[in-house]
Amino acid sequence: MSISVLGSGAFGTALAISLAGNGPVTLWARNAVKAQAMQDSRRNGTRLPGVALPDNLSVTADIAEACDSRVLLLAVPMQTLRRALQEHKDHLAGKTLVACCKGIELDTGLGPIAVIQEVLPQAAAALLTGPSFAADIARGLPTALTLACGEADRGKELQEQLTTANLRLYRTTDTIGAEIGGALKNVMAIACGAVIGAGLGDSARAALMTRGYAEMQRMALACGAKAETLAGLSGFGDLALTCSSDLSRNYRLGLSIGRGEEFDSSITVEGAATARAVAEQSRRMNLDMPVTITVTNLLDQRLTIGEAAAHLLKRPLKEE
Ligand SMILES: NC(=O)C1=CN([C@@H]2O[C@H](COP(=O)(O)OP(=O)(O)OC[C@H]3O[C@@H](n4cnc5c(N)ncnc54)[C@H](O)[C@@H]3O)[C@@H](O)[C@H]2O)C=CC1
Ligand SMILES: O=C(CO)COP(=O)(O)O
Repeated sequence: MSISVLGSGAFGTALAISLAGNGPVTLWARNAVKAQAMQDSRRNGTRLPGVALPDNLSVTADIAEACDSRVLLLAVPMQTLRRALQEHKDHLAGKTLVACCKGIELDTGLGPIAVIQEVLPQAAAALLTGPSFAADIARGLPTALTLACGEADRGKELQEQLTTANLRLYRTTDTIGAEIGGALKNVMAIACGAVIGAGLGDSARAALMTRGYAEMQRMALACGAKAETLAGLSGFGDLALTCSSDLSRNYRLGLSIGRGEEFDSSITVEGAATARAVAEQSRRMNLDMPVTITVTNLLDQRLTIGEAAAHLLKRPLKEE
């Protein structure tokens, strides 16, 4: 059974390379010139330099050709997912759509599965998430991910189809937990990067990861998710990776905030919009999310890193 990946950024290309080990894969790029260049050079030089595209991976800008497959992986940034779905609605109707993005939509507070269900109620929706850098996957390094699908049988089928020689998939039906874990770990990574960038130390980072994890759980449980999901790859696993590696763009944005440096705004950093969306949601739901709120204050330059740290330390003392 053929598989297509829509979105030829770092993650889409890496997933397509890994899946090509199972059989033919089509990678769709919205820009025809770039698609042709990738198809001819057998490289994605801008997003994934140094990795060759396997022979059975074909790159196209023809959406009809890409949507010939029944299973479509959507590897576009969270804030563009709705637009991508709307633009290609006719081709996507009735397909199995696996979102590969991590985040919460700024305007609606919805995660990727909910956005798919809103735009294309007839499509089957799933989410592929968990600790994985595109560069690692593309190089064939071992990776474990979570496949979240509300329909247990379809989830099982997808788990089998999308497992490859280097991608081991675990499945869950807790789509809300998987969405929230993957979205919020990016917010915590910005906070951790800021702490390290400002020289506040590894102990402060461990404190933020732990208290950030408590926020992830608080939000997830309030939305009906299971605590075990947050303890899995899509929550704790991805938090551990993203808060500790400067391969992470979210962590690197945090580092630049902590160091008082500029950051290239063309780089995909999902945690920034997600922090704002979740901060808004936490106010509506009356949930205590101090780390998330602090990240929005740093991003919008309402607090310096020193003020942010002092503010978090001075909060009323409480039980853990
Ligand atoms: N890069 C990584 O290591 C990983 C990324 N992810 C997630 O994958 C998602 C995508 O990230 P990357 O591929 O890294 O970003 P990227 O910046 O490398 O690529 C994004 C791609 O989406 C395309 N795109 C943007 N808007 C579009 C639209 N409306 N229609 C069609 N295509 C559109 C862009 O042209 C670009 O090719 C994010 O949510 C990210 O959190 C998840 C795990 C690992
Ligand atoms: O999601 C990722 C790792 O699991 C990639 O992290 P960044 O988007 O911060 O680069």
